[in-house]
Amino acid sequence: MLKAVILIGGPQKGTRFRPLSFEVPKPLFPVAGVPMIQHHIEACAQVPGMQEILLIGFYQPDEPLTRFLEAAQQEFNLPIRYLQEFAPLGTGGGLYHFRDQILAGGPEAFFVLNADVCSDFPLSTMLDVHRHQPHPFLLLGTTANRTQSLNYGCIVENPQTHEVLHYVEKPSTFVSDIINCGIYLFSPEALKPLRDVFQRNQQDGQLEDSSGLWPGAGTIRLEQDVFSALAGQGQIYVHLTDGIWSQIKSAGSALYASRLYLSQYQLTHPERLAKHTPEGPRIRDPDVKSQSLPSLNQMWFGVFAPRSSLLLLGNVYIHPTAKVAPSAVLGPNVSIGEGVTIGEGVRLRESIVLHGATLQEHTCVLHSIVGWGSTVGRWARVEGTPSDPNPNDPRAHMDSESLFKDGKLLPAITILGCRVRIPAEVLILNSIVLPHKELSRSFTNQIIL
Ligand SMILES: Nc1nc2c(ncn2[C@@H]2O[C@H](COP(=O)(O)OP(=O)(O)O[C@H]3O[C@H](CO)[C@@H](O)[C@H](O)[C@@H]3O)[C@@H](O)[C@H]2O)c(=O)[nH]1
Repeated sequence: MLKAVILIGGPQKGTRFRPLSFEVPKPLFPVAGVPMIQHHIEACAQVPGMQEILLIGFYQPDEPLTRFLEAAQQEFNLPIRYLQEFAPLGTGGGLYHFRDQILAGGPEAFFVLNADVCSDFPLSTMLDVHRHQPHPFLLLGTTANRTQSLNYGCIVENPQTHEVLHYVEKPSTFVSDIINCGIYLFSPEALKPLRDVFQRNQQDGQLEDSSGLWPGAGTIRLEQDVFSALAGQGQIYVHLTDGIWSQIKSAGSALYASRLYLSQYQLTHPERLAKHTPEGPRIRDPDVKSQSLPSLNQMWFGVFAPRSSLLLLGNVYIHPTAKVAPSAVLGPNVSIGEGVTIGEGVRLRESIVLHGATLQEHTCVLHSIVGWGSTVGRWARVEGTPSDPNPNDPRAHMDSESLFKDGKLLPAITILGCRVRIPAEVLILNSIVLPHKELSRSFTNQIIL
């Protein structure tokens, strides 16, 4: 019997996700038409023997989260529960705090997944690896280029045995091109080292409490306190994947992740992809060359799907309740949410349009996210600049995307927060518009507060 834990964090994290995280908790932000963590849950539910999925975080359980959990339990016919930390306990503290719940029923092993990653989640393969040679910790790893590897946990492995010999979290100089994907398979023994860290922290915490410097004795950093400390002791192993993988830290990376998942739907959920019909709307075939998919993904599709199948469908998700005019042209990489209205002659590509938004006739929306209930007036153009990984580097990932460089706002995707109103015939370029703004003119390269 198996279980899975999804680390969903809490409200003060995810600041690079603003203004989108104002409306729903980041783990529920729709990526390729479904909440971000639904992709995790779907992958877990497919592993034979999965008994329970636990979400651990420090969000107050609000209505969207409760509704999501109820719907997911029904859809996947599995217990899916939210366990709330009393304070942010770090990536390992919640696992230790809720150890009794995790180990209840005696699981053979449990998966631990960071919520803010997009992946094809090769969980069954990880399970095979674990069953073949059980160890307390199995990490999923992928490769990154030298510069970008510094933004992740870096792993030095023994290439023959795949034992993790050395682990450094976000090093300041190059350590290894193998990075931690934030996807793990732990055996129940993995909780013992967490207990040791907890007890050590308790003692140190008692010493330091009086100075007020101690962040919280229950906090455990899985990466530094456990992986770095135990590397080279025969307890941690890595399984390398060349499947799709990306972090979802910012709105730009959510759009990129949406593209990866929409492409993956051709194999996993073809029914979720809109098909071009004579009655319209016109679903634009993705032009593989100009789409600049990173070669990692091209490799992946090369292995699993004939390239021709990429050309048949336009990688567009349309919620069944959305109203799309027949003359609209959509795709590639477009997700249209619940109750959205798309007018005649609209052109939409590389964009996410959220719940209840309206794009009036002949608007053009490119590389943008249109927030819940926003309206874009007719003939307006909303456009952003993609910050996709370098397509010529097979090991490239999204950059960590700070908004500013040398005091200047960097060109990035355009984001309209919720209930923004864009008038007719204006241009909104490379801008972030905060919720509830009613604009009256064009804007370029601005954050509109
Ligand atoms: N429950 C809970 N979850 C947390 C907490 N802090 C973070 N998380 C969750 O843990 C995951 C990791 O978050 P970060 O702490 O922001 O780490 P990171 O910068 O994303 O780096 C981690 O992930 C990378 C892969 O995406 C790894 O490369 C890296 O080594 C590390 O594990 C996210 O899903 C986040 O929501 C906490 O206090 N409590």
